[in-house]
Amino acid sequence: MQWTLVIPLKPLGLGKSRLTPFAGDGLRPRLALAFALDTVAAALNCPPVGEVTVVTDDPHAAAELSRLGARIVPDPPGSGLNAALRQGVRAARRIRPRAPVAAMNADLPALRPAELGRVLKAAEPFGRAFVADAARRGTTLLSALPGNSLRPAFGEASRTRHLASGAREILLSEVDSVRQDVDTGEDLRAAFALGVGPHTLAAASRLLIAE
Ligand SMILES: Nc1nc2c(ncn2[C@@H]2O[C@H](COP(=O)(O)OP(=O)(O)OP(=O)(O)O)[C@@H](O)[C@H]2O)c(=O)[nH]1
Ligand SMILES: C=C(OP(=O)(O)O)C(=O)O
Repeated sequence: MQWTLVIPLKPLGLGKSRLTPFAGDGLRPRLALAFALDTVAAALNCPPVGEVTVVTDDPHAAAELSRLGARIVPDPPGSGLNAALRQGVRAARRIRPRAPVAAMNADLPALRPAELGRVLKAAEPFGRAFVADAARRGTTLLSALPGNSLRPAFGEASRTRHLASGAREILLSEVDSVRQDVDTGEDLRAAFALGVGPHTLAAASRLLIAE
């Protein structure tokens, strides 16, 4: 199976607000972009991934991510994360109608292509499936095979909603890099312990210099 990944990214100046105690207004957008670049680069290096579509209204991020090889789709006006994902899936399915799709967060700076590949393999038998985040409260990836609507319910404590919606939870061990989203300074430390990608490493060294 060749998957299309749909990755949502908030405008860089607005996202990652929970990193505020850790990184000021100058550095937070750089970190948000670095997370997205490392996430998208790892996804594009994953053999079962045929295409990456990023849904974003941020022109700078759009330029950098399309240079890596991602397709860019704008957010529908004034709609929020789940509507952005539905829009991304519609656009992706127009281009590859027979490809399975997976929505995945843009804040997975330690993402390993091999671990993503194992998750996508595990998702293959199920119409819809998801991976819980490291805290087991949220969701980092939600998949849908052709013929299944994605029905994304991301946001605070989304694991319970995805479970209740009938999506199968993928309970693989040793896919920590797919689960480790970064919302807080503590999450960033945990991602560093797993090993972050080069963009995050470079952006975070600015953080250390700035401190
Ligand atoms: N395109 C798009 N992406 C979004 C939107 N809201 C959140 N995202 C993305 O969805 C993913 C999960 O969001 P969060 O973890 O809540 O990230 P965030 O909103 O940047 O973080 P906080 O400001 O701390 O809530 C991240 O990749 C965000 O960039 C939105 O309205 N549009
Ligand atoms: C977007 C989500 O949560 P967070 O904002 O905690 O990453 C989610 O887990 O669905």
